[in-house]
Amino acid sequence: MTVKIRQLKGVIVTMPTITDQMKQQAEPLWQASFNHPFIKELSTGQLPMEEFRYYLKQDRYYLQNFSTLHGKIADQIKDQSIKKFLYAGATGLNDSEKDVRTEFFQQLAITPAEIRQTPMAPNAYNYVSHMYHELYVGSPRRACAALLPCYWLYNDLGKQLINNGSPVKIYQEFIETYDSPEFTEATNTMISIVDQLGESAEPDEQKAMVTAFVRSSYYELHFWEMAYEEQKW
Ligand SMILES: Cc1ncc(C[n+]2csc(CCO)c2C)c(N)n1
Repeated sequence: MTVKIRQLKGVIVTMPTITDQMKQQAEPLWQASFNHPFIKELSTGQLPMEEFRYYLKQDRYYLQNFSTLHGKIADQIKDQSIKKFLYAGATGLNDSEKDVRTEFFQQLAITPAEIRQTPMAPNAYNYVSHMYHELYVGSPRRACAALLPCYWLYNDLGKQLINNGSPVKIYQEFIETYDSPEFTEATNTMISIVDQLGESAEPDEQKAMVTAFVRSSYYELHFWEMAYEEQKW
């Protein structure tokens, strides 16, 4: 990622941005996501459709809360352009995902009754709870850091997976969502928002932002595992 160059007393020093540090610390978790059987089999087409259906039903909960959180964070943020981006996220404006998901639910015949009978599973619940915790016990800055892996990891995954695609149509469509130019742009905006928020934060707050990011990366990895194992309470 980008490296900031600063001039201190005539000496040029390069400093990793906070998002560089985040990515570096979360690297093993990200690699584990890239190598997770859910992802590998999505790409080869061998992923059982039951696991993908499970993922979609749980991700529905995640996406709903993700929107809500964008709005709640935006309410507390002062910077007008960040506020605007987050409110757009809350209403699904930078979100091509919603329409795609509605189609997926139709294609896979996931009915309202089935949705009603599916409670939120432990990892989805923990992931969402972590993000609310970062906002209400932490700060809007930490909450933004907690949201970032969602954009960034999926964008990296999309860019990697698009090279080979998937022989299964719905898996191919899923991959394409995360490689689109609009989504890449939204990801880059979110990265610069977190860098901007990190720059004005105290060192302890910066550390807490990195922790929030790493924990979300942990929950991202376990989201695949949750679906692959059909995790239950
Ligand atoms: C567990 C989980 N993590 C990340 C995403 C991806 N995602 C969710 S909302 C959003 C922003 C705009 O669409 C993105 C990229 C997902 N679907 N599920």
